[in-house]
Amino acid sequence: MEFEESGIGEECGVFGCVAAGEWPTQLEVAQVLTLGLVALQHRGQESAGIVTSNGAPSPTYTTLKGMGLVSTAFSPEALLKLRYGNLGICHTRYSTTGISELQNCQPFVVDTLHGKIAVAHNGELVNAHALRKKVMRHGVGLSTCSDSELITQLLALNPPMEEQDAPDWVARIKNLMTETPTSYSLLVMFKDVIYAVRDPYGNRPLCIGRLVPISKLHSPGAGEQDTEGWVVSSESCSFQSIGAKYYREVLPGEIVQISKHGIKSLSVVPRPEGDLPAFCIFEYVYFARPDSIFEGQMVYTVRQRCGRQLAIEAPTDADVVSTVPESATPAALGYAHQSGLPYIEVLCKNRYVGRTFIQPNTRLRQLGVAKKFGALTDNFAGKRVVLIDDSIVRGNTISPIIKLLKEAGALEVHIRVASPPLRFPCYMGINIPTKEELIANKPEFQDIAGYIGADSVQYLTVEGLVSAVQQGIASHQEDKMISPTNKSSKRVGHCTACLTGKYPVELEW
Ligand SMILES: O=P(O)(O)OC[C@H]1O[C@H](OP(=O)(O)OP(=O)(O)O)[C@H](O)[C@@H]1O
Ligand SMILES: NC(=O)CC[C@H](N)C(=O)O
Ligand code: SF4
Ligand SMILES: [Mg+2]
Repeated sequence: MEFEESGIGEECGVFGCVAAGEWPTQLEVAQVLTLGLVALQHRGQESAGIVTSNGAPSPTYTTLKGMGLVSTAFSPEALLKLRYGNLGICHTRYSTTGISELQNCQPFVVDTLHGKIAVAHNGELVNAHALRKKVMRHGVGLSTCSDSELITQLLALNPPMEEQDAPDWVARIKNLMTETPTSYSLLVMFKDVIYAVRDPYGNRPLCIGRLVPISKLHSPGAGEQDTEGWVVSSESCSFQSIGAKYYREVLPGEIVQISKHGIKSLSVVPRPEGDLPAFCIFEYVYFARPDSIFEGQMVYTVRQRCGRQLAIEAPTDADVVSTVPESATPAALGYAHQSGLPYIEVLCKNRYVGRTFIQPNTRLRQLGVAKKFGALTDNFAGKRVVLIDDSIVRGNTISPIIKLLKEAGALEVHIRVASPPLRFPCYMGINIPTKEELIANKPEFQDIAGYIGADSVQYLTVEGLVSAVQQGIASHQEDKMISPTNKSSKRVGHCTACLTGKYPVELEW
């Protein structure tokens, strides 16, 4: 069986909810969790899991896990089992460590000396291999190959400092952070609270929202007393679908406690002296939903800015600008706006053809991209087209599209890419094809235009991308939090390792 592959793998989505006030409340936590997770579906489609707790001193945890999309992983009958939950966490997975099967599904739940914990993880531990051995040397048995199970077991271990009668979760989480620098955004549920944690580099996103009555959702007057619950999510796009107001981001290195009483920042673990944050720049380029907010700016706006920057760096003598739907559209609009050329659509995408479409025979294989895209011929026949894509990975998408457009009457097709060439693997939660598979590492890249059949090809520079991302970071949240008096300290930084080969931490291999 053959698979058609395009792009780079997604990641995972984590989501949590705690009902505010005295329990039980009117809030249907299980419904909020399910809808929140559906809104993060673009981050992983392999499997999904939900764990709820009634939050009692000896709590009952209810766990549901299944393969596939959220809509197929849980039946309505199964979801009913979650109805007594006052808080819960959930996860949608794109595997990076440990294969895609039920036993690697998250959240992981283990019993500890003090009771059960449930853990949901987005990211990939850069030192998973060594850490695995270390944990096993402590006599801990691991039942899967997942690095998220490893995190769960590390949290279950007693921290080096003595605990009194109750577990010291801040000490345990800090202990985890000293064992592994990145990459993780975590939700840890214990009894009646959720700990929201971001690694000190802030490599993966995590933000907090506040559930308010729908009637007050858009009114500025919804005060703390109106809070129906707290939610925490990989991306804020999920807040819109559950009626939550964006509250704030979890900062790099921060441990936030979320309970029925509200939000409490317990600690911010610093990075080694001189190290900048390393939020994944590809969240902006491609992964995240465009309506999500990172670092105080909407992803859509950043993509538009990348398109504008691209038009400055790589102008084109052409008639129209267009997009490779869907994720490149804001960049194409930005390019059109900056260049003054009209924006038109040249392709119609069938959104129901999965990215792993099975190609059972030669005829279908020869059809290639036509299974996924149809040409809107009337819009561009006889014209010179600038076509914007957000990224070229293997080149599987772009070359057949160029052929399609030319066969349908485009006079010229110029490719402009709203990110720099991808050359290096990612060890922080993203499945990037091997170096050899990346088109930018192939000998043919010397004449990429000829190779993919374009009239010209130009990419955004690394500097251009970084500046398009960073110029919109209005208030440097971490500065305010850590050093309110020293706002000039440079605390903005992004991981660009797949473009530059400069990883945020030293890798062990
Ligand atoms: O060079 P390739 O290996 O073909 O990968 C690059 C393409 O993959 C991604 O799109 P995707 O097909 O995931 O769809 P989307 O733009 O609708 O998200 C990306 O936006 C590029 O278009
Ligand atoms: N993409 C991710 O964030 C994956 C999380 C974890 N490494 C897993 O494979 O389950
Ligand atoms: S290497 Fe690339 S994909 Fe991986 S975290 Fe860094 S920017 Fe993101
Ligand atoms: Mg695309």
